[in-house]
Amino acid sequence: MSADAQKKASGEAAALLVEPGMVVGLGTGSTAAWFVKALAARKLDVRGVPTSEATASLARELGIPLATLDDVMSIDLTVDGADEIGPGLSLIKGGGAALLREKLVWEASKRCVVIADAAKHVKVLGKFPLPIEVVRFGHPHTGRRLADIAAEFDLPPPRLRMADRGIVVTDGGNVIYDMASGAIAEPAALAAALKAVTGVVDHGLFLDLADEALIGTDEGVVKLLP
Ligand SMILES: O=C(CO)[C@H](O)[C@H](O)COP(=O)(O)O
Repeated sequence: MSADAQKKASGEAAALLVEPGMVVGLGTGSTAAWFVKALAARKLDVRGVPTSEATASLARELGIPLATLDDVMSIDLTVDGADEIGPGLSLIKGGGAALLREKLVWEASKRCVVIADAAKHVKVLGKFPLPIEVVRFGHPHTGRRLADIAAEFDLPPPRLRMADRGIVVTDGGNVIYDMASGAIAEPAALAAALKAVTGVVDHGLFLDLADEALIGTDEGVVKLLP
């Protein structure tokens, strides 16, 4: 089964968790897009809180009524993809540059379900470079502070994320530095060190946030708990 078919299966399985009347956090990325499509197909009376402009426009196109995070007191269920799923459902997210809105929506949610293809499930986090969202003002200085932190963790300096048209700018107007590592030995310590840097808005380590993972595999969708 292709990775895309596994993503689709996990998205469709997650859509079955949604009940009428729920406020649902809508993740970002290709796997989350399968969830949004499957949710729209169920035609339930729900409201979606999108984690990016891209997801908002997909949900709008498919007729899912939307709310912003400001409009709701809490979110019943959020379903979102990940770049890596490690031990205890620790995650790396932010490959799609949406980590800040994603984390805000996740933290406002009663239940968070991560969906992915089988290749995302890893023994140790870090093969996928860790995205760090940084305020644009003075970001080269913040980038140097991040390089100092990387050195403390024996990691190479993070790199500013670029696209064909120049620097990648997030929906919140910030930039992204990607910290390649190979393996993150102490995710909690790294998370705390990154958060302490002025100019860092947040990072893609989602620790103790996922309640459940639904992973598409060749043998079907497998449910994992932390
Ligand atoms: O964190 C994310 C966006 O910021 C995505 O969930 C992550 O990049 C996974 O994307 P995909 O489902 O396309 O593999």
